Amino acid sequence: MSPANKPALEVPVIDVSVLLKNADEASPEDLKICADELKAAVSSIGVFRISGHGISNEDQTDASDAVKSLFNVSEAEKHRLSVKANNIKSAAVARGYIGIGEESGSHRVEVKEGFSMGYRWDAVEAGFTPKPMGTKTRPVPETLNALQAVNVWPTEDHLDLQSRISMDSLFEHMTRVSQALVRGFSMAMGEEAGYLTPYCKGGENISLLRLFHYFPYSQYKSDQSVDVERIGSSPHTDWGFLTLIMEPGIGGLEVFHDGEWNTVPPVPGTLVCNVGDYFSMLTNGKFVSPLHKVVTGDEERYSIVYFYYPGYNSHIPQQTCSQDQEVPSSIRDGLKSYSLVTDQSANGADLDQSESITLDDVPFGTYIARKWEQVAR
Ligand SMILES: O=C(O)CCC(=O)C(=O)O
Ligand SMILES: [Fe+2]
Repeated sequence: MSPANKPALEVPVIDVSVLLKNADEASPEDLKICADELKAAVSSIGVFRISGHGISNEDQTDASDAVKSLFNVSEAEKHRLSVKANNIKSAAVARGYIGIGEESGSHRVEVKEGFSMGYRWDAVEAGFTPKPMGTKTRPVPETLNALQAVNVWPTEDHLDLQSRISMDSLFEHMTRVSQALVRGFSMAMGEEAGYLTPYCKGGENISLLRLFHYFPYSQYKSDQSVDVERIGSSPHTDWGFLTLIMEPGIGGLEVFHDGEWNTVPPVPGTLVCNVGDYFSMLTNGKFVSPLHKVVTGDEERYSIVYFYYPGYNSHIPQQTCSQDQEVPSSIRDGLKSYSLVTDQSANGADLDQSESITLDDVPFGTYIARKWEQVAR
């Protein structure tokens, strides 16, 4: 899985526990140290590892076990929950099961199955009484926006309740970690710690947790006469704000840096974090949205990926550049390869044919909703 001929990227491990403390308990010096570390990481490779995230080893194990249980349900139950079989056209609101080859960011077949879930609206999950993380009431809005949907789950005959509770708790943990990171990133942008928080209000109820089960490539048999190219996850940049990845200690994630693909060596217990295109664009590319892919070859791999979004209607101001902060042309050129502004539909351009980018005068949710249209296959 980690080809010997590829260099291993030195990904910094950043302890973010200070960001998770109450404001009156966090020392300004420690906050500054953390923000400086975040700034150094996102201004160079755009990816780092998080320790001190507060997700216990036990909760991580429970989540990994739950993912395996979820992909172990019968084919009939997967079909019942299938995004494709249920004719859900927009992957933005897709909740449920995604089969092998049913989603791709390129012309390749991504040899993985997935499951997509989001925010848990209490009112519509009648019968699911346990409240994993607290007592908040979350009535479902009368009108859902283009990124909001109600979760679907295997029945209790197929998936034990504890697995479902573990996934819901993980979603909430990931949200808390992301909200803490937003404070750190605000400082890394040179603003007050609270700068980005109002823009992120409500972001958790459009954010997504996606579970993946990557198969050995040999498991995908093409029915076409010309064989297809296989991959775990196509080269792409993430479109949104920030992404958190919980992955097993077997590697598979690769990041393009300094003109070549690098492996990202596993560090058990940490989460990977990377900056998304939208956030990168706000900073005029000063925060790097890294090009990455998943290469699994002959290995089986599971991962849990949380896409954290700001509020649907947010329009976060793009940072202004003063003369001395002129964005270097190397960064400007890099912006052209954002997945957010390329067409990833089946007949669309691959990453190297992108058009110039602009931050249109549209709110965040509009960007993301139209992107999700392009990856369903
Ligand atoms: O599975 C992983 O480790 C990462 C997947 C990924 O990059 C994505 O879904 O955007
Ligand atoms: Fe990604």
